[in-house]
Amino acid sequence: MIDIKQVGQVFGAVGNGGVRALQGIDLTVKDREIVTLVGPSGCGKSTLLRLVSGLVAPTEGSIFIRDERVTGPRQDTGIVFQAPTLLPWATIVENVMFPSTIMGRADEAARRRAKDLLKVAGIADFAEHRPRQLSGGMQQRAAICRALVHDPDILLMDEPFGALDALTREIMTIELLRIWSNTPKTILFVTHSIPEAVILADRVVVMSPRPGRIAEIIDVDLPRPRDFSLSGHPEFQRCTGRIRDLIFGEQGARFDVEH
Ligand SMILES: Nc1ncnc2c1ncn2[C@@H]1O[C@H](COP(=O)(O)OP(=O)(O)OP(=O)(O)O)[C@@H](O)[C@H]1O
Repeated sequence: MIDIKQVGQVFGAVGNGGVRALQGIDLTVKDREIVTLVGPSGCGKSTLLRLVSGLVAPTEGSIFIRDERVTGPRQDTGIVFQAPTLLPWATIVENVMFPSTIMGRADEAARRRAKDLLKVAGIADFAEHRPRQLSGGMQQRAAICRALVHDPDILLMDEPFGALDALTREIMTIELLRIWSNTPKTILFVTHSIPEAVILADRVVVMSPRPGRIAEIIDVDLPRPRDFSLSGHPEFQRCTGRIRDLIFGEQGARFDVEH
């Protein structure tokens, strides 16, 4: 579904205050696969996601979705950022419909789909509320509904649960897996949390910094459906242990990756 070929990204002029954020990234994500990206702060996870979204063009290499070169944002891709970034003056259902609105398809079918998604996300009772009337977790659920409203085949998620408290974060992770099992999508998911990366993923891509490269790709052989009770499972411990070795072994003592 997604083919990342020899992608590199340089911001500014190297050697003249510029930054090489990524180098030689090769990654293929299969249809309906969940791939998570972990690595120390600054290793280029968000940059890679933005390149796949088409919001930024790579300075080296190419990215293909369904064999078409990515040259800008695509209708078959939905994006969720760390902050919900909802329009404060619009109602929740209007916010969820926003992608359909900008695509000129804000019809009754889009409204119905938005309301159905709000139901799945457990916030249907808040459809006519403004964002400020919802908690952070509820706003983020609305942002996820917004990314799903045009039924994209690919979901790109940049630390979508990073600003939530630990309990809500676990609930949202399991919620995402439930949505995915109902309507499977190809998901590329950036996180700082090693347990979250493992519980979600078919494969975890561990990145190393300066410049950002793929250190290792770990296959997660855990049964689905999953929840955090699997954290005692030997496979879960093998995967989290290997990721910690890769990140902390190479990095010494500086990390903002959650154990
Ligand atoms: N628009 C930009 N202009 C200049 N440098 C940038 C830009 N975006 C990112 N960078 C640099 O590229 C590197 C990778 O940044 P990026 O945000 O992708 O890392 P990250 O792994 O997502 O970090 P974090 O985990 O802290 O969010 C960093 O050194 C950052 O300063």
